Amino acid sequence: MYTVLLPAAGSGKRMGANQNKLFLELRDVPILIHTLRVFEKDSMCQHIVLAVKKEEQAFIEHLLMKYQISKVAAITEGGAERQHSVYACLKASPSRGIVLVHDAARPFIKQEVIHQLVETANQSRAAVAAVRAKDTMKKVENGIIQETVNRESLWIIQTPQAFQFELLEKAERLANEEGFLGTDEAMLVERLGESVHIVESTYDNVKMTTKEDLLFGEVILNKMKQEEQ
Ligand SMILES: Nc1ccn([C@@H]2O[C@H](COP(=O)(O)OP(=O)(O)OP(=O)(O)O)[C@@H](O)[C@H]2O)c(=O)n1
Ligand SMILES: C[C@](O)(CO)[C@H](O)COP(=O)(O)O
Repeated sequence: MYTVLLPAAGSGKRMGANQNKLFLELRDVPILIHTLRVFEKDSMCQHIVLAVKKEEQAFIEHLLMKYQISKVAAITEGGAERQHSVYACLKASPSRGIVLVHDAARPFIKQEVIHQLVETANQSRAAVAAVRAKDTMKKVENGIIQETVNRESLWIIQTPQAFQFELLEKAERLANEEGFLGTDEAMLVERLGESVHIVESTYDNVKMTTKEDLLFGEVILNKMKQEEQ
């Protein structure tokens, strides 16, 4: 069993919509609801904790009612940065054990990957979803290539990221006390000298970040619906 922490308090600046991008719809359903449905359907998911903007809480509660999402155990106020929103979720979590951090903006995560992450975190305390880099990777400074990096050791990191509760709590607390800001939770845990394990995920677990992602999102969702039939 696990609890999922869903940061949903972003601004969606790169999406360029006039609203939180999580309210944009794919096949007539808000992105946020697509993500919530994955965890609502997963019998291993015990609780969902959401971080939201204060001014959006009432609308989100309305969406939860409308789409019959029942596993949300706590809604807390998000922070200025994603990391702060995740920490707020952690503090509001009603349960310990294994916690999964997942971007509310990644609606296509597969249940098999979630379960593999939970199993790995149960054994090894920390595991993140990732895919292998498949393009040629180069380090560039001032527009000039410095070196070609061997991609055999490069992975593109996604969410979910699964941790034993106490480990993530310590990593978040120290990062916040020391003013360290990471772009994911694994970075905070790596700072403690802990091993973070990779679980191979899928390339379609894309984050809805820019407008083009909405086009990919529609295609991925159509394919998933066809496979379900
Ligand atoms: N202060 C923040 C920033 C982000 N997020 C959440 O973290 C996830 C991943 O963040 P990102 O894709 O960067 O979302 P935004 O911050 O909304 O986008 P942008 O950076 O383009 O403004 C999203 O579900 C977003 O809602 C959050 O809860 N609190
Ligand atoms: C956590 C994350 O989704 C892993 O890929 C990513 O680092 C979030 O970063 P962003 O700068 O908010 O897109």
